[in-house]
Parts: sequence; C-alpha cells; structure tokens
Amino acid sequence: MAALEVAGLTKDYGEVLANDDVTFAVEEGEVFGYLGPNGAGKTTTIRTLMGFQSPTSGGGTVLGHDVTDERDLIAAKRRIGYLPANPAFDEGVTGREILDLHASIKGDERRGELLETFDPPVDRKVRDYSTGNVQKLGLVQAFMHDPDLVVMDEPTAGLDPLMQRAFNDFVEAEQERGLTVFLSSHVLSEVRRICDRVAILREGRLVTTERIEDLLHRTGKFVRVRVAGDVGPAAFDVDGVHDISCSTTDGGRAEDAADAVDASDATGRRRIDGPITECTFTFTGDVNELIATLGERRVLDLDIEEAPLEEVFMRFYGGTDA
Ligand SMILES: Nc1ncnc2c1ncn2[C@@H]1O[C@H](COP(=O)(O)OP(=O)(O)OP(=O)(O)O)[C@@H](O)[C@H]1O
Repeated sequence: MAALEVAGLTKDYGEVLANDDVTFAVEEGEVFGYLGPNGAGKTTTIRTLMGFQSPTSGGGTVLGHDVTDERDLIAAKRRIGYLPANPAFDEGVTGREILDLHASIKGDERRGELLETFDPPVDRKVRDYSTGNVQKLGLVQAFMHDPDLVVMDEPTAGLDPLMQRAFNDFVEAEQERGLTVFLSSHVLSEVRRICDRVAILREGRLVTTERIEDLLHRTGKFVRVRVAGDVGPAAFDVDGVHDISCSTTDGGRAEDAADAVDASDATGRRRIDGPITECTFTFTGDVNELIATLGERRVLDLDIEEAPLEEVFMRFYGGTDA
C-alpha cells in the first residue's frame, strides 16, 4: 500500500486551476520531494491531503485513508505529522504550552529528543519568536507524536544553514527508522540530499515524477574548465558536451600558484603568458573521453560537479525542451 496517494486531483479556484489532474504515489519509507516554483500548486495539494480543503475532482489517500472523508481522515491523522507553510501558532502562549496542547491530542513520545535537535525557546511566548524559531517549534510539533508519515510544506523555510543541515541529518535518520516523508520545496539542494524521488509541478500540472538519481544522471555533470590559449568550443568536441560557452581573456595576469601546471616564482604566483579561455558546459558522456580531450590542453583549473538542479528545474519550467 502506498503511504500517500494523489489521484486525478484537480482544484479549480475559479480564476486559477491550481491542481490539474495530478496523480502520483509515495511508497512507505520514501522521502519524497514535491517541487515547483511559487504558485505551482504545491500547497493546494498538501492542504487537500490534510483535509483542509475539498478537491474540485479527484482525491487521494494518506496511510490508506480517503482524504475527502472527514471521519476516515481523523483516524489517520493520529499517525501523521504535519508542518504547514508559515506555521501560525497562538501568539499569546509559550512554545511549551503549544506543545503541551498538541501532546494532549496526539501524544509526545519524542518531544525531549526533538527539542535537543531543533531547540526552539519553549519558555518564551510565541509572539517573541523569530521566523526560524516558529519553524523549529513547528518541526517539533510535526514529529513529537512519532508519526508514520510526515507531510511538510517548505520545511526549511526560515532556517539558518546550520539548522537546515540538522534538519537534513534528522530526516535521513528518520528514514532509516522507516518513516515516510512528503515535503514540498523549491530549495533544490535540500531535495538532492534527502529525497529518494521527486515530483515536479508546474502551473498545476505534474511535469515528471522520478528518482533523484535518474534526474541527476540524465542531466549530467556541470563542467567549468580554464585552459591556456585561445580555444573555442570546437576544442571540446566530445560526445555528451552540451550548452558549451567559452570566453577568452588576455593573458599576462598573475595566477595563483595552485593553478599553475609548473613551478611558481618566489612570490608564489606566476604569470601565464598569452590568452586564457574559460569554458562551461554540461556533460552527459563518458568521463574518460572528456579527460583525454582535456589532457590535450594545458589545464589551469577544472571543476566537475553535479548539474545544479536549479538548471534542471529551469528546463522543466522553460517548457519546450522538458
Ligand atoms: N484560496 C485560494 N483562492 C484563489 N486562488 C488560490 C487560493 N489558494 C491558492 N490560490 C492560487 O492557486 C495557485 C497555486 O497556489 P499554491 O499556494 O498551491 O502554490 P504553491 O506551489 O504552494 O506556491 P508557493 O511555493 O508560493 O507556496 C496560485 O496561483 C495561487 O494564487
């Protein structure tokens, strides 16, 4: 049984078709990312899955319970954690009181360890919380009753980089315990690290659902190379080179010794005589062929990294070649 299912989900707000026949399923134990730019319709799907609004047509299930059946959904919700986009808590009470209330409804088996990880200032009134602290309180609340499925709308919004990393580590550990996670995001770096699969939504329609590894494999590597000499794209005529762009600058400038192929002078820097060309391209071919071709040049600097998902994302948004 899928942990979460969306089947032909359509939501028409009148002016906007926010979800247009969206269908996908999240398997038990998966960390699944729901990606799309602002306004793509992610929150609409999530709010429908949590039973806060009715679909125009279609529907879905969470842990096997029909999201359009209020009673059925109440039973499921005890085993589900939920973090909404921009969580809003009663401002006049403390974080601890918020968590106490949640505990009385759903339980709080894991409150202590979660407070160690996310550490919101629970003795302060929520009105004094920063955006990040509200988010941390929301995360504690979403996980504290030890749910089987957690649904989160932009979970790392407002978190600083250290806390984002703590969140990623936490989700990875939770997955090992068998938790199923469904999270929306437009922060692609977080998706790449923690998600098994992603669905990409654009203007209410599902563009693709695939494994993150496949997405990365298909999109290849991003290469940036600096070589001595005035060379054009033809110098990198290897199968699998795409979207190459080269620019040549006059040589004669000081280069860091680390860049140099041969010895540096007494200052630790040296001059590269003649022009220098920097080329960037996406590479989907055999890396050995690329290395052989690069070996024909005097390489001053080389970066090879996974293609940024932002680029992949833009291609999907761009439409025509997606
Ligand atoms: N209650 C509503 N009434 C009318 N239109 C709405 C309503 N809620 C959302 N919309 C519209 O539906 C579309 C999808 O919105 P939604 O919030 O689901 O997108 P999203 O992908 O979550 O965006 P974001 O990343 O900005 O949160 C948007 O065009 C939005 O303006």
